[in-house]
Amino acid sequence: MKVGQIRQSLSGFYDVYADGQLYRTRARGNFRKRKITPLVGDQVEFDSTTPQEGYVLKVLPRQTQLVRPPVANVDLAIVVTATTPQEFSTNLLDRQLVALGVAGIDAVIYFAKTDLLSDADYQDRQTLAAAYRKIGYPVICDRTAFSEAALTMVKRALAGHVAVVMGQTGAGKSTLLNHLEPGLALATGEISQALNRGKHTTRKVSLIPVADGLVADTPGFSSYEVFDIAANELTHYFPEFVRLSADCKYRGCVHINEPHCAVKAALDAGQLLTSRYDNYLQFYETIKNKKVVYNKKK
Ligand SMILES: Nc1nc2c(ncn2[C@@H]2O[C@H](COP(=O)(O)OP(=O)(O)OP(=O)(O)O)[C@@H](O)[C@H]2O)c(=O)[nH]1
Ligand SMILES: [Zn+2]
Repeated sequence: MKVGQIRQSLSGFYDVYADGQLYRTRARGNFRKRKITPLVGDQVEFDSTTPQEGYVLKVLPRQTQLVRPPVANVDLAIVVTATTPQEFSTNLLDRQLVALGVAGIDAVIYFAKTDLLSDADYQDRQTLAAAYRKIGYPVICDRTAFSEAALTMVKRALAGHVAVVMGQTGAGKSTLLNHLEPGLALATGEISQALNRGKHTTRKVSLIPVADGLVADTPGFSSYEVFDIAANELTHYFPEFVRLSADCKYRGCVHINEPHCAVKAALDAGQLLTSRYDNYLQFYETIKNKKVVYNKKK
């Protein structure tokens, strides 16, 4: 019996990486009956007679589990954010950060297409980058796209992690992956196409070694997915609110209508990003409305 990690899954075959090589395996017969589906990223116990033939015997406990892409044990996401005025949206960025927080996955923000910005817009993005760093999110923002410094930062962030790349269509995900790992030669625009194709077919999913980490070759869950939390939990996923909320008068303060709210005080004093608070309010309403619709149906 060996222990390894599933690095690729394709039509019922699992390629397991152990002691420096890949072993092609299949799931043991009783997995289907027991409704166990091994996922890329899983640590597994397996048996193999040759590198071409073996069986997964047991899936070891998972740290995290994503549906899109179907990968286990992801602990980091590179949030590729296009910074051009036409594409840039703090709303989308914050939504992705909340979704990652809910999934228990750390985020690193990568500002893409900075080379296309005017000096004024670049200044603005840099100011925002500094504000997000202050909140606690690492941000990679370099005037020169794919500069060695920027790529080195991404590689450092990846070291020792299982990561997904996320971001809207055309944000620059494949382009970044290609710069990180030139051998990949992903066609630009390929990633989202693959996502659409993936809806009804079993698609190949792989973890690609990049620098000293692993990156899924399929992008992370859509940021349009609704948060699976109650509205009053949303505040937990805004780290800067969490730090302040100890000073809110009411325990369980959601920082909207409550008096003596430390978050609103900080906002009024200009200590928080207005966009973060506005996005918080919008997400809060979205979650509330979702609940209303859900209850009506019942
Ligand atoms: N100037 C500039 N162009 C970029 C940059 N990053 C990506 N692009 C271009 O933006 C377009 C979209 O990039 P992709 O890497 O395909 O974006 P993606 O996020 O993988 O897109 P989907 O696969 O559709 O989800 C391509 O034409 C890239 O060449 C950048 O940093 N600077
Ligand atoms: Zn409050």
